[in-house]
Amino acid sequence: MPEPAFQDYYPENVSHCYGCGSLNALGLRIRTRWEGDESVTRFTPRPEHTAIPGFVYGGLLASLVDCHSTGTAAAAMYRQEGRAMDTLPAYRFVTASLHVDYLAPTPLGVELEVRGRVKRIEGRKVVVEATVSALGKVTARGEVVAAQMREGFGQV
Ligand SMILES: CCCCCCCC/C=C\CCCCCCCC(=O)SCCNC(=O)CCNC(=O)[C@H](O)C(C)(C)COP(=O)(O)OP(=O)(O)OC[C@H]1O[C@@H](n2cnc3c(N)ncnc32)[C@H](O)[C@@H]1OP(=O)(O)O
Repeated sequence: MPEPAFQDYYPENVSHCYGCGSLNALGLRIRTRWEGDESVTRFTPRPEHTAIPGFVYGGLLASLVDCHSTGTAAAAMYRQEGRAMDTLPAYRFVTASLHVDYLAPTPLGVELEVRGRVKRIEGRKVVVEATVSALGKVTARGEVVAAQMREGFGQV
């Protein structure tokens, strides 16, 4: 049995996200785990994730960075408190800010590796840096500000 991923601990009511929700049949359903102090997601883009033939669409890379980083933010808070991710109170993070630099074209048809590192934790905010690599070369770099969800998130 592979080690559980961060997303395995998301409650069902927050498991519909296009990038990371295990219940979203048409989504990316990414899976993220710690490898030492870094978080790692591996994902192989599909033909529909094409930008120009042979290369990955940048929006897909942004989605990977986004959900990889919000998951890393939640996991980092549990880790800081020395708590398992299935313990209460639950930490849930949404994206406050998403920045991506595209450094080189990303080839389609190979597995991508997203690696994240927590830059800082400040109150209700976690800043995560992430890189996307293909064939051992970093092709995109991102930074996400993840904010802890408040009670009643989404009510207007
Ligand atoms: C039992 C087991 C449990 C397991 C655990 C499960 C955990 C995981 C659970 C579930 C995950 C599934 C979901 C994944 C989601 C994937 C990613 C998305 O697509 S999310 C959708 C897109 N994002 C939005 O729609 C947000 C819309 N914006 C907002 O709702 C608010 O603006 C929000 C929440 C981001 C912040 O609002 P405020 O009222 O809560 O808080 P304020 O005080 O304004 O901000 C908090 C801190 O963040 C900074 N901040 C806010 N916006 C920022 C920005 N744009 N850039 C930089 N910093 C920003 C602020 O300056 C503040 O920092 P200072 O405390 O002052 O240091």
